[in-house]
Amino acid sequence: MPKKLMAANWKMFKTWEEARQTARELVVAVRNDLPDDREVLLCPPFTALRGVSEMLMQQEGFYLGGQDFYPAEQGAFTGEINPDQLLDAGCSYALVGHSERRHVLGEKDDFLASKVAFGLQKGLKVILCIGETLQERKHGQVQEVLHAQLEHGLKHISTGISAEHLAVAYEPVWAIGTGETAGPPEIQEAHDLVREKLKGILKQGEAIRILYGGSVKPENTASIISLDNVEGVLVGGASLNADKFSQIVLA
Ligand SMILES: O=C[C@H](O)COP(=O)(O)O
Repeated sequence: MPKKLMAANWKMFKTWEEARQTARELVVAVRNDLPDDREVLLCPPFTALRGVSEMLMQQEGFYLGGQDFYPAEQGAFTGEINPDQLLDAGCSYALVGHSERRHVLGEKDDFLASKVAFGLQKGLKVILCIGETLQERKHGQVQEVLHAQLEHGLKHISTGISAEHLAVAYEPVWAIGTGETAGPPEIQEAHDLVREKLKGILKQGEAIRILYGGSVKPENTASIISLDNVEGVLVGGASLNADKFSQIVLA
């Protein structure tokens, strides 16, 4: 059984010192009680990666991730960061295709597919984020959207990729930062769809971790994490507070 991945995405929140403080509090709150079958991932803003990395050093079960990267070795890409720079800052993971990258920054499937392939090639573990909008859900397009995002996002990678290098985060766009959580039946249905598609695309599709994200809170984590085909959570708002996120990690 893969370990459950309890991931925090701090988005564009926290200064260097605030991020270090939250990471420090979290480690203290969780380290003695972290079950063997769980891992913690923190994705702070780029400016805080190195500082948070120092807080996580030698803490078993804690990992650092980038929220994004540009799929090139180096070059004239003002404002961007590459996988080697993330690795250099202590990251082992990176998010790709978060809904805010897709819907606010306008990133398209082809570009995201390049990121997935390039990040993996450079040695990062990649978490590909997918999810339907409210309008797509209302039009009965959940399966179509999720399958298309997986097909496009994974089209450049080897079908024989080993399961620990890739994870998928299902994040219904309508549940992100809204307080609206998808209910267990909706989460179950979507995760089952994702699992079936992954099994069709990848040899180890059965073993790829699928995380749920969208208004995860201490009160709803246990019911979400216990569902079939849910191997972790990706938490935004509630992960900014060490006390709340430690309750989520240990739920
Ligand atoms: O990456 C995290 C997701 O966007 C969920 O954010 P949220 O927990 O604030 O809804």
